[in-house]
Amino acid sequence: MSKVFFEVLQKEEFEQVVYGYDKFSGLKAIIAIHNTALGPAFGGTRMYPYASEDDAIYDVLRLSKAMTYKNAAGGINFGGGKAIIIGDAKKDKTEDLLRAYGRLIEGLGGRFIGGVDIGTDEDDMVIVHQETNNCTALPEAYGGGGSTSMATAHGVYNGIKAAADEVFGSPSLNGKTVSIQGVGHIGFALAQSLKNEGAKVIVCDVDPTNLKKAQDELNVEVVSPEEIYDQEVDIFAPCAMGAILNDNTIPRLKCKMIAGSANNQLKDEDKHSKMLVERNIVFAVDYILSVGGCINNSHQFIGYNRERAYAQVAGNITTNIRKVLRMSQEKNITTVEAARQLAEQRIQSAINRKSWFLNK
Ligand SMILES: NC(=O)c1ccc[n+]([C@@H]2O[C@H](COP(=O)([O-])OP(=O)(O)OC[C@H]3O[C@@H](n4cnc5c(N)ncnc54)[C@H](O)[C@@H]3O)[C@@H](O)[C@H]2O)c1
Repeated sequence: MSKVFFEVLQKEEFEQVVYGYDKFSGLKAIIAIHNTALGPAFGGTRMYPYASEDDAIYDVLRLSKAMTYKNAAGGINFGGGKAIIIGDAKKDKTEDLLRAYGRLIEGLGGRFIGGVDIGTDEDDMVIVHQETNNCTALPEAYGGGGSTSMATAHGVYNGIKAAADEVFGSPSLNGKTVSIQGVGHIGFALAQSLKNEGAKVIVCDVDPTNLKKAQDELNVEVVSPEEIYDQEVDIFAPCAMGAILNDNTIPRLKCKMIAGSANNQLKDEDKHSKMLVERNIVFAVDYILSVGGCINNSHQFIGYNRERAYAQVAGNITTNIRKVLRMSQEKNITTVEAARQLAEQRIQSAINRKSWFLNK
């Protein structure tokens, strides 16, 4: 088992994986640190009742590596990491458990900074913070960046405008038609910004409450979750689940651009990014657009100021999506490959800076 596990760590170049157990609170947590070339590993805390330990370790490794690329491409000085807590957030989350998790982070001496993800929220971080300063996503009243989702939505909207400028020749979304899959925290905020700008918005959701809210408050057009793929639109914004761009859905798409917040939208990065190119559909890479929450949270460590943080969210994402789309054109590579190169260049620059210093 251990030999096999080290092979996995070696192949994907993980630095460290830490298991934490606390008898008193029942905490079972895993923290994976993928890469710290740019700074401390920075990633959310997912609390989920994984069916098996294998499922949990698979998820935390996959997610922590993705954070390395997301933070690097996003232009912040943090590496990639992720934490999972095995358990049902509705039943098993207690103050003792969160504090034990905080002590686990504290024991890593600053190599990992934990934020929120599925199953954890800003209020949980207030409790974690009682044990460690190495946590983020605190409410603004506690010196943190407040709602991670709102910052993410701000970045996605600005990223879509920059991508529209590259693809359609204007950042204006007035008169454009945009379909949104999922009107939860981000999809709703995005729909609101788009409607305010004069776009036509078509939405779907599997949750009737969220759908009704969007319909009542934003006057958007509604289609069924299955019909969302068939809409003739300028932009399709996936803001719900991963792996929704696949062999079955891509041939149905009638959009010119895909730009949304959902993580890992392509089922198979290589194959499905090429399928989109063949259909002249521009893929505005998900993690380039959805890094706003991380950028916003990083401002906690320099003294949080919302105006400055939101300006950096919009600025970095605008610059990076333009870079990715142009690099893809100039080098004749997919946008996914361009985003990967952008992230790897930043990581390599950090490594070069350190070796220059050491070699002096
Ligand atoms: N919240 C953040 O800061 C953040 C950051 C980066 C990426 N993301 C990703 O963005 C996406 C949206 O995040 P969120 O915070 O708005 O989540 P959310 O849970 O608030 O909203 C997701 C919405 O999608 C709906 N949905 C689920 N399955 C669906 C389906 N098959 N068809 C249509 N709708 C469906 C849900 O009912 C819900 O209304 C997620 O993939 C998330 O991982 C979020």
